[in-house]
Amino acid sequence: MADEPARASLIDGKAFSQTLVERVAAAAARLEATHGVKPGLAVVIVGEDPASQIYVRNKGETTQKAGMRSDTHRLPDTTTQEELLALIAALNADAGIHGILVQLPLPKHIDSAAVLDAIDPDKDVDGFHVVNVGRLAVGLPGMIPCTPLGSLMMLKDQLGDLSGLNAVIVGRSNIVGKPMAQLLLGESCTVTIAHSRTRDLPALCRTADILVAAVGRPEMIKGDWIKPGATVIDVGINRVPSKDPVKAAEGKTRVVGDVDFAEAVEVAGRITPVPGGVGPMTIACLLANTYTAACRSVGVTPDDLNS
Ligand SMILES: Nc1nc(=O)c2c([nH]1)NC[C@@H]1CN(c3ccc(C(=O)N[C@@H](CCC(=O)O)C(=O)O)cc3)C=[N+]21
Repeated sequence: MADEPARASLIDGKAFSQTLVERVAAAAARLEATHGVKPGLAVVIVGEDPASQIYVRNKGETTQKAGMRSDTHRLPDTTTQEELLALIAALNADAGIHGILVQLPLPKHIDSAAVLDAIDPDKDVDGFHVVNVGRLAVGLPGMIPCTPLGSLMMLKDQLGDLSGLNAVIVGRSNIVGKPMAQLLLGESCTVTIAHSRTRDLPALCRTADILVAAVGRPEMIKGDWIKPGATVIDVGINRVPSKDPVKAAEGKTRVVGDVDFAEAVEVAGRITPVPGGVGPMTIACLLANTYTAACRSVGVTPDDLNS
């Protein structure tokens, strides 16, 4: 009988995230018992984008499940920049709020950079403030963006020591690609960031022991771009028409990643599914960051959430 190449094992982000949320919940309960501080997260959403509304609801529900305070501020898309900045100033000054997340993207009439800049860096649980970007770059403690942090946790859980591995990150965004590169560099990987101008992207991807796909283009990364046995982290969450033409005509959608999963699973050693991979880890890390921010606000060293 001919040897079939083994199919990749799935990295179960959903199960991992549940474990992490339980650890955050236990740690938050200890913090409240010892210091009387209940971690509080404020999520601000401007406008009515249906996908954003779903994510915001998930964040709120998970936060409350973890025994933490969750406030959601839903603002109309007519909100002015001044009004949004005034809310952020109030949240910065609110001692019961340790984490502030302003859902992106913001309506076009609002300057996102100015809004992110207004968030107290110590409450910036997204890790998007330039102060946190700088802290990550120079290796100081700060807030680490949730999606790269969750991706790194899964990689370390799967592979252990990452040092010396070739990591290729496809996508150079401020929210995923660049901070992911910093984190993997910190783990002593050899890191390459690829983007739309990269020459011979498939050949570059084939050099990767760790391939992180964060471009936002449905199923762009094909099976023959992947080194056999590589670990693939698919950050993409793309809504595409349902496979069933009748359902597609009714406007039904399905969610796919940036990786062609059906092809990749035949080549990779390990791969995150979409849904059920990076997405749930992003939310779990948001809670972890909120807990960490609450600890630091009272000068307490956060408990290790890795065990
Ligand atoms: N300031 C800011 N911070 C964010 O972290 C942020 C943001 N803005 N804007 C929108 C994106 C999107 N995002 C997701 C988080 C979790 C899932 C998630 O849990 N997804 C599930 C379900 C996917 C589905 O079925 O739709 C999964 O992948 O299994 C998805 C998307 C955070 N974002």
